[in-house]
Amino acid sequence: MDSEVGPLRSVLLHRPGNELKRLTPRNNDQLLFDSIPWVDRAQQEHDAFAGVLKDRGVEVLLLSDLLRETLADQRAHTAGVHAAVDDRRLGTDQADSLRSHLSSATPASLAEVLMSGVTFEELPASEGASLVRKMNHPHDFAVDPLPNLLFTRDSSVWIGDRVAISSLAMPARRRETALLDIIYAYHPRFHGTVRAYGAHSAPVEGGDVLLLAPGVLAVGVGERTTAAGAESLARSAFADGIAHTVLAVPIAQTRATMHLDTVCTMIGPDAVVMYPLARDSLVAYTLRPGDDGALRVDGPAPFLSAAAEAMSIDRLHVIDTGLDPVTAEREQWDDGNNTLAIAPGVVVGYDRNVETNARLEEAGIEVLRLASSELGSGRGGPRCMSCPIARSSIPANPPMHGRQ
Ligand SMILES: NC(=O)NCCC[C@H](N)C(=O)O
Repeated sequence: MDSEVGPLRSVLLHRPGNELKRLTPRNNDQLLFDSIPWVDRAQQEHDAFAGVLKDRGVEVLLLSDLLRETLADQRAHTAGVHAAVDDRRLGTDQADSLRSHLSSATPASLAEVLMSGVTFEELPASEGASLVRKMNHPHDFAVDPLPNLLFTRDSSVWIGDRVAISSLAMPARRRETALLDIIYAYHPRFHGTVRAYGAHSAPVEGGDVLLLAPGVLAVGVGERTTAAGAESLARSAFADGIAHTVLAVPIAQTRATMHLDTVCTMIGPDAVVMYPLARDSLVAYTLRPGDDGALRVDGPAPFLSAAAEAMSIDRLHVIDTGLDPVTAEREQWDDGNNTLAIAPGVVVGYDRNVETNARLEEAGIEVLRLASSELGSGRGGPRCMSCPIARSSIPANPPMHGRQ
């Protein structure tokens, strides 16, 4: 896969499940949600998202299905048990007894534990002896839930024909890596898939990675992906021959702009929608392979011109959402710029971003609107909630959208 906008053929989503029912006003900040979602409604909204994609001929893979299927393989099951149990948190006695309990779990129940976590009171009563068990509150988690699995964009990213498993920055999300690792390693669907960025070293999150053009990546550097992460992703992508240029794009280290795709997403092969307040301030460092395995770093230069140069196009067009600063800030917060392109000039967006969507349509973009009362409470939009696995090549003469 080498673009953000080629006709989408296959995508990985996660239908929100019981892990969202773990959120309380006491833990939602730490678990990276801004409010407590109404889970049934979030599921309805997500089903509608999957429905919109299927109606357009996209194959939708659900992470929970893949995980259950994968855990039927004994090697995956063993890896799953290992991923669930944290010895440092549980201590040897509790960790050993949880491991032995989970070893005999069915693939479906192990998958449930891996996604939704488990509290001490949910553990079998016979495992009551350890100090750790006695000293934790019954509602404390022995295995943490992963409510941010919903945002499949961040935990793995396909570049060319390879998949990179992310190295997630926030403690609440780190265990997602293990689940994706197990799925890509053992699910028959992914047999033979080659990994990129194999070392999982410095933090890189998929929401920061944009495939601007074949061989050209933009990588946001901010709250999540670090400069070291961008550098090592570039080094590994150059070594694998899946990129020739990486633009490292500094973004503000705030929750509102936690990933580059909260500020800017592609809506055509040479057009983006961008948070208007970032348009003139966004810059990029250009990374290319240097001599003797070193990286050549140029810049910073204005993002739009650095991107156009790297993409070998005259200009990277920006849809002018032209919003007043307050509306722009409100709609950016609600992921107005976080569109998922399913073909050049066709995007999925949240319905609540009335002004941004209207401007996109005025620019000739088709906007497929999603209800978003509950899905947005984790602060992620359609791009965040999707991990494209396959796209067709961009048609030779895509419609001219978003030109100004
Ligand atoms: N690409 C994205 O911007 N993903 C949204 C992730 C939201 C999630 N609650 C998080 O804080 O990581």
